[in-house]
Amino acid sequence: MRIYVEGISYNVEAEGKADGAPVILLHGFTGDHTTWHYLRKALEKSFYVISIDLLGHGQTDAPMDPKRYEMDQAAKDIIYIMNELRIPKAHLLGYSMGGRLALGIAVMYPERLNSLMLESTSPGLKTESEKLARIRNDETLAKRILGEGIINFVDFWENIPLFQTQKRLPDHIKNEIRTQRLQNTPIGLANSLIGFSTGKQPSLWGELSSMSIPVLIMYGELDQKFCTIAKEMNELVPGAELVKFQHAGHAIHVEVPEKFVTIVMEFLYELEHIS
Ligand SMILES: C=C(O[C@H]1C=C[C@H](C(=O)CCC(=O)O)[C@@H](C(=O)O)[C@@H]1O)C(=O)O
Repeated sequence: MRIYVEGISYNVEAEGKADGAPVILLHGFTGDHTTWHYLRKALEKSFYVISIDLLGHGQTDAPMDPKRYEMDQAAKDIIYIMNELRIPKAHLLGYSMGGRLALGIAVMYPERLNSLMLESTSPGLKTESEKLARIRNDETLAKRILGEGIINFVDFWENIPLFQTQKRLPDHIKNEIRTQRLQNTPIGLANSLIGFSTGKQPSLWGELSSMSIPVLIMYGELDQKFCTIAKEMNELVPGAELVKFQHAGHAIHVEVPEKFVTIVMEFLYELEHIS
């Protein structure tokens, strides 16, 4: 379905048990809602599953102004979509960039969430120098996308060290990921990098200790960078559950989908008292 937020058309997939507890799924950079197809099929039996194409991704509009992609605006959009769907509170799962947004929503609108599930993500950067360096890096990447086009960018992106573990995936899965990435637009990805750069968002490190909803923090044992971030977040978030996925890198839900589904379902079943 299409939901219009301040003139921007969002592509929103809503499936499953209409009277089930709502679960909202937020994909990562270069992704779209289809990345959740395996998890959605499992969740739909018991939950009302909402997967959203984020700004500049998939079949959602790509505003020309990078500022429109900034965290506060993007978070407000998700709340607007929840309101349009008459969802007062939801479980929220975010992967990577989607996890940064999910964490931002949890900090800005805690009353709207029943729980928060974070996959391979970060609360942002701690120092101004790190932020400035990352903004410059992401702006350079954005220029590369606009200059060289989506095919060259995806060729580059799928070969960064962070996704090295995906090389061993079956060809049909790798092709699925590549095809989906190629369906994005240069302007959508570029403006997402500029407006919602990890360096642009506010650091949420100082907010973690005041979180009061159930939080599941997930990381792949082969994803060294985000393993360190996950463990540090776990130290700060009261009562957080930390789960390491063996034999997995950054995109856990793609690399070990069965285990990922099991962990997410167990977390939600316990909170919703579903046996
Ligand atoms: C390369 C780094 O950061 C990028 C990597 C992960 C994030 C993401 O959403 C990737 C999803 C995917 O392609 O499967 C992305 C983001 O959070 O926006 C980061 O730009 C890094 O080393 O931090």
